[in-house]
Amino acid sequence: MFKIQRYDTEQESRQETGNELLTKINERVQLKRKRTKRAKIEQATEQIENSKEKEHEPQDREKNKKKEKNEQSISLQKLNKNEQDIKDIKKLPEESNLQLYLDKNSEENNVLHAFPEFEKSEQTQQEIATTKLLGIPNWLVHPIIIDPEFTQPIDHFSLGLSAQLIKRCKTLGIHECFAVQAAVIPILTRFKSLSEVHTSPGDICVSAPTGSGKTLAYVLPIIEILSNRIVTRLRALVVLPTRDLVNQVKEIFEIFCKGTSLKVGTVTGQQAFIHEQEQLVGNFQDNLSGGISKVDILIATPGRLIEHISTTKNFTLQHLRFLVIDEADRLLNQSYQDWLTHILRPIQLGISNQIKKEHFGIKFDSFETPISDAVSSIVLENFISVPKTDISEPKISMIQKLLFSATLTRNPAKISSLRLVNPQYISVQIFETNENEANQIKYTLPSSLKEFMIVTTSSMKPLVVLNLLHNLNISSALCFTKSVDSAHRLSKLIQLFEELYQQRNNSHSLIAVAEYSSDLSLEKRKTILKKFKRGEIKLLISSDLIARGIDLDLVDTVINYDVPVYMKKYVHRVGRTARAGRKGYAYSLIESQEANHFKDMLVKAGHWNKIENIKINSTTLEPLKETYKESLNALKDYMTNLRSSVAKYQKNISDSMEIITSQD
Ligand SMILES: Nc1ncnc2c1ncn2[C@@H]1O[C@H](COP(=O)(O)OP(=O)(O)OP(=O)(O)O)[C@@H](O)[C@H]1O
Repeated sequence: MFKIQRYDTEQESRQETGNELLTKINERVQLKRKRTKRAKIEQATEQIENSKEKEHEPQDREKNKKKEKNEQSISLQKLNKNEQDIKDIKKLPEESNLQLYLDKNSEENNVLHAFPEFEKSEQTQQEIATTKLLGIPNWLVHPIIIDPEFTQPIDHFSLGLSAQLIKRCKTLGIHECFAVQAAVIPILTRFKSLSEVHTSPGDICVSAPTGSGKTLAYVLPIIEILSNRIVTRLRALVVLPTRDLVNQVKEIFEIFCKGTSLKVGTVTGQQAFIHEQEQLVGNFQDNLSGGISKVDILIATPGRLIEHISTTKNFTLQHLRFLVIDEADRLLNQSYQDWLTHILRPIQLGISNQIKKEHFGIKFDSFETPISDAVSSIVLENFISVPKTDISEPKISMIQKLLFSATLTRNPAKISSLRLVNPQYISVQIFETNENEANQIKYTLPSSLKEFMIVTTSSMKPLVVLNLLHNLNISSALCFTKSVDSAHRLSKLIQLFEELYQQRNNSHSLIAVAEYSSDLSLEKRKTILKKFKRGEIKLLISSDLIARGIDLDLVDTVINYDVPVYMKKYVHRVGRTARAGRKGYAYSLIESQEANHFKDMLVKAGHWNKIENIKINSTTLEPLKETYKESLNALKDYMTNLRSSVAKYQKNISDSMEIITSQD
């Protein structure tokens, strides 16, 4: 049994040894490439400026509005029948992401259609020496850079998707591939057949902004390749850090698997272990040769997965074709004891001679031949002397490891623990035209995101949140606090405020608020999310439970009630809005003593100039103040009652314990 530790996400950034130096080198290399493109970007910007001027004509403005609405409606969430247009927040300034624009019809982008090829820039001797010294592999210094604006029609031949899957995508409202999908899918669909991989397919590390469509970048090619399989075996394993994310990704796989015979399973610890074993292998009593699987695709949290690897009879990874590590930086952050080694050990065939047959759940008879044919060719090749002919090719490991993150680590030690084979690094990021910025940028955030900071005091923060809720056209917001307790207090306070405010102003419709925390049962959390998706809850207050990966397409605003201490956390939190090209707004409430740190963090990340410092107009606060005072008093009463009922409950328990002990 393995000990499962809670994540310490605060540690994420501490361990990035040599990262800053690498970033500088990396960005210098990229800058060299970009210089040649600058002329084109400037030209494109000029075109946009021209068209922007034209936009002032009312007719064109109307057209643009329609176009934007069309773009917004292209979203997978239509499947969930949440066809809800995101309303513009009229009171906020329009964004100007013009410099990011690349003319989609330009010659250059036509060349990028099939698969992007980029010239490798030269490094100085000093850069080469430094990267070697840090142990940073060359491929990590030379990412393939894809412009976030780049798209590809879903039926483009380069993607290699079958007519059936294309049809399914179109039915679900997917007509174009986003940049990350256009880059990753062709690499994965290159080897169509499951049995005839004669050269290592090569591993992939992908860094792309939040909401840029990383999930479909692996879901579509995995389904494409596995739908040709004849026998069900475990061929794709997706590892994710939380149960909520496992459930989300499972739903997506199931939606796109419809019409195929592929089976998708999950192991998260949500259900009894025995129930999961039933789902996974069916027979976990007998020792079956070569193992067995009831699912083609398994989505798992790491803790539960390693329990199955070590405990569930007949569970085998020998047929694995894809190992996906989503939210890779968080998973690589050594949060679980050595989980990666437990997964990698059984699949490192041909690399280590220490591996034993037992690792694969394989039984051999006395003649050293496998009892059944359910043993992969790579296992046969490694453990049995299969007679070779001049046409037989050496079988090599077919496993392709795919790492995805919006904030991918570049820590060489973490990367090397993955034992990647012929890796490629794909980075979806913008071309910075400003030289200084290009030298600093570390994280790419969605270009449709507008970020604001409000410097305030701790006691004013709830009032600022209420002000945002009441005075902006927010339709759906996520608010992040530093702890579960803080989320609980804030949600109770806002609920009390809303009730009192409604009593005072009869016309006011109550703003529905809910808390989303790990203290709630999974069922309760599901219900809350459903209500939030339906728009029945307008503000969801949470600690960092839903800061990563969760895809709620109607969120138009993120509020950092307690400001995050690390940039990665900031990127993931604000990335819950402005997804799939939609507009989004992020507000960070900064207490004055936090201001310096916050500024430093953003400056280091080259992000300081992206965030606008705004002040709350005191006249907008005035109408809320009286009710706010009352709700603070009501909260005090609520907390006092809560404490006394907890004390009573504890006393009852200890009294009962005393009675039981005295009876003994
Ligand atoms: N090609 C596409 N066309 C339209 N919508 C898409 C497409 N690809 C993805 N989407 C939608 O974009 C949204 C974001 O996708 P996804 O959740 O995969 O982002 P992500 O990059 O994994 O984000 P994060 O880093 O926050 O986890 C989803 O609602 C998804 O349905």
